[in-house]
Amino acid sequence: MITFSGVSKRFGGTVVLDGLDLTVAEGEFVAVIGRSGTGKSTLLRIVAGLEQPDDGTVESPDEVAVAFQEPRLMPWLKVGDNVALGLRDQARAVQALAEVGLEDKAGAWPLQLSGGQAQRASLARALARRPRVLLLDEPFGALDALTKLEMQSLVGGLWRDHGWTVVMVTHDVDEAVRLADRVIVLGDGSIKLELTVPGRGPRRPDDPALAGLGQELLAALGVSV
Ligand SMILES: Nc1ncnc2c1ncn2[C@@H]1O[C@H](COP(=O)(O)OP(=O)(O)OP(=O)(O)O)[C@@H](O)[C@H]1O
Repeated sequence: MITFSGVSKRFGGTVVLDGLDLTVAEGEFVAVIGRSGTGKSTLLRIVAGLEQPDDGTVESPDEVAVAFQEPRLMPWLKVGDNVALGLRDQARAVQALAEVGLEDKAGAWPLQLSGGQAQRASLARALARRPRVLLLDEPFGALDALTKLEMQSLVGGLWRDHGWTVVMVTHDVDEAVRLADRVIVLGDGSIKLELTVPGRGPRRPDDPALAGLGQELLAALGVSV
């Protein structure tokens, strides 16, 4: 579904991606982790067509939707209108709000939503576009721990139902192994480590099989705990 072949990206004198090769299969959920500044968001922006690589080639479908850490809702539009913005078929917005459990908030203003609800609305806006690929850039980074677990279950369940291909950038090792089929650690412009997670997400957060994988990822990130 997504193929990066020898992709390099530089900003000024800084090499952010250095001949990166990556293939994401249709329906696969890939989590990308890495230290700050290792090019995770740049990778997502290239998939979304918001940045062009300096070298190499990228293949990805046109039907890509992105959800960011900040919900980025327009404060002057009601929640339903935010989700429906740019859509010809308004019924899709209603359906998407129902899928994220916000059917009763279509008439609310974004400022009347909690952080978790705003993130749900942002997700609804992405899924109303019926994407084939969903890109998530630290989508739950600003949420409290309990809301975060609920949102992970929601996104994992929607992923299963819709058969999306998902690429999610996260700093949270537990989140990566809970949701993804495969976790990629970025560093020095390329993939430092790639781990396949057994089973299918969303997994139970206390699944004992996940603890060892989390430790391995932390070690690859240079974190000693
Ligand atoms: N448009 C831009 N112009 C100049 N430099 C940029 C631009 N976008 C990113 N960079 C630089 O490229 C590097 C990688 O940025 P990127 O946001 O992809 O990293 P990241 O791994 O997502 O970081 P974080 O985990 O902190 O979000 C950083 O050094 C950043 O300053």
